[in-house]
Amino acid sequence: MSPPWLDWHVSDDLVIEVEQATVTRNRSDLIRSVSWQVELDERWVILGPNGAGKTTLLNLAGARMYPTRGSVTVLGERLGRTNIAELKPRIGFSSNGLVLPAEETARDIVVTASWAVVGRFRERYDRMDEARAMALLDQLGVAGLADRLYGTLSEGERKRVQIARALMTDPELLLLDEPSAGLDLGAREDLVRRLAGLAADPDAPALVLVTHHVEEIPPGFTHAMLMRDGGVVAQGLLRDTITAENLSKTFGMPLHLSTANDRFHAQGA
Ligand SMILES: Nc1ncnc2c1ncn2[C@@H]1O[C@H](COP(=O)(O)OP(=O)(O)OP(=O)(O)O)[C@@H](O)[C@H]1O
Repeated sequence: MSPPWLDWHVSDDLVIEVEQATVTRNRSDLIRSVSWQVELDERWVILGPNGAGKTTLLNLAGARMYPTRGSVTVLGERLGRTNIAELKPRIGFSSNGLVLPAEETARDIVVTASWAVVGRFRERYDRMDEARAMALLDQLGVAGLADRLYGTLSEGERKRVQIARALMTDPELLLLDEPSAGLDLGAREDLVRRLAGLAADPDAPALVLVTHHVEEIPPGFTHAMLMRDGGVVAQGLLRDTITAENLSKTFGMPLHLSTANDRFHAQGA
């Protein structure tokens, strides 16, 4: 039997620990008593219908919001008891809510992340930052657009620049809120392929992806959280969690689920 102090040992690999978290606004609960743990080598998808609480949970994990009740610990730092300004650069965050300057080049959009600023205003960047920004744009398949103004890029190209920006600080955790929203089929498939590449990279940070669609789950993702009405319907290993029964409960209608080539497809039963 292990000594009692071992039971208190928190895994060094634990990057997110949410315990019984509730977020309340205007007397209604956006999420209610949610508990969730993410380890360094895990790749999570959070899935659920509109208003389920997915973005709220992601905002907690991104240290962009505090729980009203319960506790949230990210990268070993308990929210409310830590310096958020020091924690935030350790977390890559990409969401549609992020407004980036249209008149900046794609390269500068990425490189400025290392200074936790939006906009390149008189800061000096060293060559290593520039080289890293270019390597990330290349990894996301948009190196050829480095000198284009962000405002002139297509939606799909912007998404990829946003993800490169989120990776610029070499985060220990990468949070992506609906990166495929608004993309056409080709751009979505390209993004899913690149996220699958990221998921397979042992040096990549822990990943959490929010989406409405099982079709957007990249191969290589390991875990899933299904949410509805601010609560958890199911969570755990992807293959155990993404089932027709769980999805039907989550979306409130009978659904049929199929898989092909490590991808899921759902339709009304
Ligand atoms: N500041 C707020 N005050 C009151 N209600 C809010 C506030 N912010 C969000 N909500 C509500 O909380 C619920 C959860 O919102 P959240 O954005 O987390 O859901 P979501 O699952 O990300 O939804 P979607 O898929 O539509 O983006 C929604 O019903 C939303 O209207």
